[in-house]
Amino acid sequence: MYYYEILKDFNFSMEKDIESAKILNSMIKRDEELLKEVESIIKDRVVYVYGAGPSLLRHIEYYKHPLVVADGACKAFLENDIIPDIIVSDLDGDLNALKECNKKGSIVVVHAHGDNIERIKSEVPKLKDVIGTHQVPDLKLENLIYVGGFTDGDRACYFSKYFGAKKLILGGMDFGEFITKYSRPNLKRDVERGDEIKIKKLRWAKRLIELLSREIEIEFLR
Ligand SMILES: Nc1ncnc2c1ncn2[C@@H]1O[C@H](COP(=O)(O)OP(=O)(O)OP(=O)(O)O)[C@@H](O)[C@H]1O
Ligand SMILES: Nc1nc2c(c(=O)[nH]1)N=C(CO)CN2
Ligand SMILES: [Mg+2]
Repeated sequence: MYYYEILKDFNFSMEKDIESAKILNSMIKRDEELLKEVESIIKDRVVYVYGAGPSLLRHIEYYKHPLVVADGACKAFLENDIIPDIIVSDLDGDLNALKECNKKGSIVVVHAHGDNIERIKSEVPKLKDVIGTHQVPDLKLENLIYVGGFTDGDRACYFSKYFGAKKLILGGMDFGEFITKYSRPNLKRDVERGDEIKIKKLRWAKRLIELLSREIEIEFLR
């Protein structure tokens, strides 16, 4: 299972991932109606999933609903007056954009991991329509779901597959070595080379989407 490989590769702590998941689990209630709504948005549909790579702005014009967006990529949509149906986030992107989209109707899928515990504690109470995810495969918690995946972008794809998408069309999913201010709000330029950890995360994202493409048709916008 790739999770254990990721733990080793990044030296993450499974104990911290579990601690974070338990904290999020204690802060939200499993919302059956919201889960049904997500299913009705995604099931048997061609789902557009966007990441925050350099091609994001070029790809925005091709978007259709249902629209699932990774974290800070929601800011680019908001700037174009487009409200994503669903935002998949570990709460490390532009929180103002995420909160505004949430107020205007985006469902937020908040991911618990060992390095976002403080963000979960401070930001989840400010959100409505939250679905919680965690990343420890064998962990069962009543208020969270496990969909697989790792980074916000590939997890958005796994989330869509989990809820029965027929096909995925991906925008802003460049992977590679370059990142944008939608991914890192404090960049000086619009696009810069990511640090080694970010580049390694993007390699995992690419690998996990390749793995998922064995189970569901995935097309990349060009
Ligand atoms: N070149 C790219 N730069 C940034 N994000 C990309 C790129 N290509 C694909 N993506 C996807 O867009 C998502 C944007 O989300 P975000 O920048 O918040 O990352 P993240 O998963 O939270 O990782 P990190 O912990 O490094 O912030 C990434 O998770 C990634 O899967
Ligand atoms: N423990 C831990 N887990 C993660 C991390 C991270 O930095 N630490 N980053 C992720 C990217 O969205 C996903 N999962
Ligand atoms: Mg993020």
